[in-house]
Amino acid sequence: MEQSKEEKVHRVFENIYHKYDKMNSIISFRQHIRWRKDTMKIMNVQKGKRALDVCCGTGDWTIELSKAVGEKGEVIGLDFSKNMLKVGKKKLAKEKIKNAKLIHGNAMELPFPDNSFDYVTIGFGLRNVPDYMKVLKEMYRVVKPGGIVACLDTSQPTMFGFKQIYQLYFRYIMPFFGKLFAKSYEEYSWLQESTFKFPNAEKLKVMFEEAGYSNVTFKRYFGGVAALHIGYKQEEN
Ligand SMILES: C[S@@+](CC[C@H](N)C(=O)[O-])C[C@H]1O[C@@H](n2cnc3c(N)ncnc32)[C@H](O)[C@@H]1O
Repeated sequence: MEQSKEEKVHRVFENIYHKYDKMNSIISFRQHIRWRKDTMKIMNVQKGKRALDVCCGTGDWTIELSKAVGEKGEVIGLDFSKNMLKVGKKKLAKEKIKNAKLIHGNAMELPFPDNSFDYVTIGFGLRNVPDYMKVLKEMYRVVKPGGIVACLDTSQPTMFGFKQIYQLYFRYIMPFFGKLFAKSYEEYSWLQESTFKFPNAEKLKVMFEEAGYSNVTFKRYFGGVAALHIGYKQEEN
């Protein structure tokens, strides 16, 4: 029987958890760290606030958020891979982070009441879920009026020439990295498949608007290899 997208993604992350951080840095040439830093600057996260990091994986963005909200704030990281969470929990303990916790859950049905968080983030997670719109709506539901939702993910490069090089890199070089470093060719070919299927930055902006967000903006990184989308939930009058 054919596996669903959700089952496949779950299996991929349950298998690569121990190499994920290393592979992430190699594949993106450590650019993901710069993109997240820039995103945090744009979000201007305030002390004492509540944040949710959806598809938190091994917790890098959760940790950044926990530092930004300070000890009076609170951060929850949510992921459906127990193995990815296990790595994240070790990192939180190592950094003695007290204001964040990592929980097991599904992005498709966030286990929180409406209007619970000031900030909701999703990093390299949206392209992995079975229904992008459902998750965009779930994040919209749980963010407070006036709150911010930020999505950082791979995107479709727009620069001519660069686009072709990128496709070659993805098709031939990146899976080779996966095989070489993680012995998991199949798992890393998922990254290629999910990236090519993911909507381009303009289309994703429209999807944010259709999910209900206001003032949606996006910023491309590295010739459009990745993009940050930010949307707001309008304050009630
Ligand atoms: C590429 S990793 C990104 C992890 C982290 N946000 C980062 O930036 O490094 C994608 C994560 O999404 C999680 N994920 C995928 N689909 C999910 C779902 N439906 N619900 C919860 N987590 C999911 C995977 O388990 C994995 O940890």
